[in-house]
Amino acid sequence: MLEVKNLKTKYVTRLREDVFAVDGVSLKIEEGKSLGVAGESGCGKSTLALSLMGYYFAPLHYISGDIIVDGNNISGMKPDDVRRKVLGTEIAYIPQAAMNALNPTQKIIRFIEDVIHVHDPKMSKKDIYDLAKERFAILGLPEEVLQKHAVELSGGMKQRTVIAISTILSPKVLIADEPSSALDVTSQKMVIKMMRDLMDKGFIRSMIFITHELPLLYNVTDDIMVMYAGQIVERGTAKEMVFDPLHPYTKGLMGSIIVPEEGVRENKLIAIPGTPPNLKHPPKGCRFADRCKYATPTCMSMEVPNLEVPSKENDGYNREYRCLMSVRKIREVYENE
Ligand SMILES: Nc1ncnc2c1ncn2[C@@H]1O[C@H](COP(=O)(O)OP(=O)(O)OP(=O)(O)O)[C@@H](O)[C@H]1O
Repeated sequence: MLEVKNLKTKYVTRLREDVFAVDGVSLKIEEGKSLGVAGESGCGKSTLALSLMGYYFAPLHYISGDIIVDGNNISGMKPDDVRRKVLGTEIAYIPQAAMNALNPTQKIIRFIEDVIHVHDPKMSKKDIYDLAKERFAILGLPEEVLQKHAVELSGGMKQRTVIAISTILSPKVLIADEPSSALDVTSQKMVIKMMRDLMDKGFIRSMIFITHELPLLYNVTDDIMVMYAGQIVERGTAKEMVFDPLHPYTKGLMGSIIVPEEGVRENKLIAIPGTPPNLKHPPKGCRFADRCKYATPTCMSMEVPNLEVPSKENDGYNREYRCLMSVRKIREVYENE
């Protein structure tokens, strides 16, 4: 459904400095599958989400790589073509804090009309209303919401409404950036349930869920990918990533959350010392080396490739990790801690 090959994008600052925020990311999501993306603030998650849409405007710039949605390569398309032919139908994107960006003086149904009219300017208001009413009913949202203004909705309802608006055209891929953060626990659960419903009912065909909290993704997405300093450092099934992480950074992330998800509550809170590298001048060797207690001098100097190893949990599936230690060595050092 979505395949990304060696995607590189950067910001160019006002002082003309390059910030390499997405630096050689490759990933694949099959139809009907979901991928969680986790990592600390500043590791490039939001930039990856923006870059995946193929919609670039300053200061973000495309450098190289391919983004293939359902067989069509959208990288290199003109922004106007991306807006008309990709956004909303091929890929829908829900940015961070999207619910706060809704114009408070506009009725919800007007937003839906705007989204639909970009792709189908002739669709009548009555047909749009009927489509929205049916979709809202299936997703458990009250019909009255369509006639309300954003300002009249609670935070949780506003976020679910934003998700319903963004997916009204049944996109192939939904990318949601921190869709449940800033909400209370009950609203978080409703948002997560709604995203699962969208998949189960076929309104979206694959999903990318971005969060800084890795354990939140357990039970939510099929696979999890961890980013660090603009690169993927590990990818595996949700279960493997949470209970059998390979990369020392993934392991650190598992211990660094304040309120672990149910089922992974036994984690102790351990901060990862140090800070990520400056993405204007990323280090040559392993980008995590100066924060990694297992690092050797080779880690500092040698570029680390992404390695594939067979998954223990899933036959025929390969998990990936970016570390110079072998899987056997990793398990050995973790067991001896
Ligand atoms: N407009 C910008 N101009 C220059 N650099 C930027 C810009 N936006 C982000 N960056 C830099 O790009 C890198 C990646 O940022 P990004 O926002 O993608 O990270 P993130 O993982 O999504 O963080 P968060 O969880 O806080 O949203 C960081 O080093 C950040 O400082």
